[in-house]
Amino acid sequence: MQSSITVRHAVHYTQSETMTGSALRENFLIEELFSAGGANAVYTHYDRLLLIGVMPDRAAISLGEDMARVVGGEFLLERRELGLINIGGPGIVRTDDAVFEIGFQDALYLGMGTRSISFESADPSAPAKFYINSAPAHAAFPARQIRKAEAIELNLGDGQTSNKRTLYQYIHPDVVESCQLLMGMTRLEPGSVWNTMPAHTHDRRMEAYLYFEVPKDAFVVHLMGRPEATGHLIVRDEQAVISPPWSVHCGAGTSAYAFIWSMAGDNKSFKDMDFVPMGDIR
Ligand SMILES: O=C(O)C(=O)C[C@H](O)C(=O)CO
Ligand SMILES: [Zn+2]
Repeated sequence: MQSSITVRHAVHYTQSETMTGSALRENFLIEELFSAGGANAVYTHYDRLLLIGVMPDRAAISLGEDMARVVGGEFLLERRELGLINIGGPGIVRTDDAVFEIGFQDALYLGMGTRSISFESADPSAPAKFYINSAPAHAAFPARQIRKAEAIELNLGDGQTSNKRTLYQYIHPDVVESCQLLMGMTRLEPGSVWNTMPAHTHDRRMEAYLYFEVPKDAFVVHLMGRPEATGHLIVRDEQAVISPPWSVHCGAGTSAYAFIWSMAGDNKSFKDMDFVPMGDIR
């Protein structure tokens, strides 16, 4: 099984504003989360969010001792909670006392105290791709599967401004109880390419984006940085971006695409955003 665990340190914006493009990529872009039969994890010091891509083939994959070691616990969710969305074929998640069948674009929330977690693909020729986020927790909330139809659906943007999109809130206070994790998905309409416009920051929470369904040879130009000093990352299919609390997080693709956003930090108020006047973006 090919697996990796890497650590990303927090960066002050004064440092990020002196970085070359490749240094920005090293610090804020995750190029490979999904590898066949493996689990790849990135532990970021921004709100200690853990991003993991699990893609089982024939054998089940467990999040075992190596993950527990990274968080300094006896097991991964000893003092953490976890959310996931499957962006691949049908998959199965087994926990201490339950089995969840997770279809394409379905989500699962697992609470603090869940000891054993393993992942399988229902059909190894169409492997599941579990995109997982885990954050520190202070209370144990029950596990809950959230199918796409159960997520809150918001229709945003306009074709005239090339940002018509549908946003789905899966792990959100009106859907499922969590300690600090928020998680959802945004899908651009064909012909629309801009996400998250007007841009915003939220100094109270960090955010991560996993871009997917980016066609081969297409890419997303993801804008990051303070609004008055943005830089960019060229992002390909199934790559993730770590967005610090001080950073805008928005982008334009060379075609339509989808992405999973997740947040951890001081509040769970999705609407807590500091919008940036368009004229202030530099
Ligand atoms: O399309 C959007 O707008 C988003 O997906 C916004 C993100 O969810 C976000 O940045 C929430 O803070
Ligand atoms: Zn945001």
